[in-house]
Amino acid sequence: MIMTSAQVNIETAPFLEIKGLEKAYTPGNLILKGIDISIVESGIVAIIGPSGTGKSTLLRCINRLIDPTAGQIIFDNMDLCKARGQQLRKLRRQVGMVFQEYNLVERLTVIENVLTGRLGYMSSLAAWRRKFSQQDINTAFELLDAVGLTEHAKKRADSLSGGQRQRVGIARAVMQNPRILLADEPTSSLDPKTAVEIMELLERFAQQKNIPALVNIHDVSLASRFAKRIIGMSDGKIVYDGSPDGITDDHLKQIYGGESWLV
Ligand SMILES: Nc1ncnc2c1ncn2[C@@H]1O[C@H](COP(=O)(O)OP(=O)(O)OP(=O)(O)O)[C@@H](O)[C@H]1O
Repeated sequence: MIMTSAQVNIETAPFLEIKGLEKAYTPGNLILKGIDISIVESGIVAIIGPSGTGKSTLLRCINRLIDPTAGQIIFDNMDLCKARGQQLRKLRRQVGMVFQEYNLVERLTVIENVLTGRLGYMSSLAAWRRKFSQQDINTAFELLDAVGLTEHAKKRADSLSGGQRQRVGIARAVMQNPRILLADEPTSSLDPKTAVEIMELLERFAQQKNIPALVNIHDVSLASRFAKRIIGMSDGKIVYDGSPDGITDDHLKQIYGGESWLV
């Protein structure tokens, strides 16, 4: 049962509409058990829930790193679940992904990592030769400046700290000029101060670009601080969908189970 519903302005076409989404990695063992989400707002939407409840699976279905078992994911007027080949490539380049462990190419420089965000827009040959346009190079430097890493542009990615790497990961995702950002536990490997800075950065880009950012996050207080909307998942289903202010201890008990951890 969904305990609260986010207000949806039906006159605004959703950025993303997920209907009846199911995912089973092995036949008969549903991990996602019928997910319905309509994202009409820009800014951060936080997805919370216990380990193993399917949060990463949900994001991986949206960017089609994995194939959903059933349901629809309507994005840019197309069903991502049905997209194949060139069509899928076009849709995926509009979905910027930020990973917990950054997923940078460690041996490449910081600026080269940011530029890889453009690969989906280039011909295979140009991508293979890493032949980026001057405009892309300018944009990459602007983004590096925006994330505060200009002086690190020519350093190898593996020489950066975790927080700096995540900034590169975000700049790379924004380099795609995405219509939505997905972030899978982007702060879990970071200290609390750096985690806040990363959330600030995601929020800033989401607002500037007027796009939503779906963020899987374990830290409920961080989620409440930055998200306009919180989606609480439990056992592969949505059990809360509403404003951070509306979350009560009862909701948290329903999402995470038990109560001994609540202080
Ligand atoms: N590739 C896979 N093959 C089989 N089962 C998988 C695969 N990936 C995830 N699972 C299972 O799906 C369930 C949901 O995993 P998922 O990573 O989506 O959860 P999560 O809510 O993101 O957890 P966490 O917060 O710990 O990252 C888990 O039981 C997990 O073992």
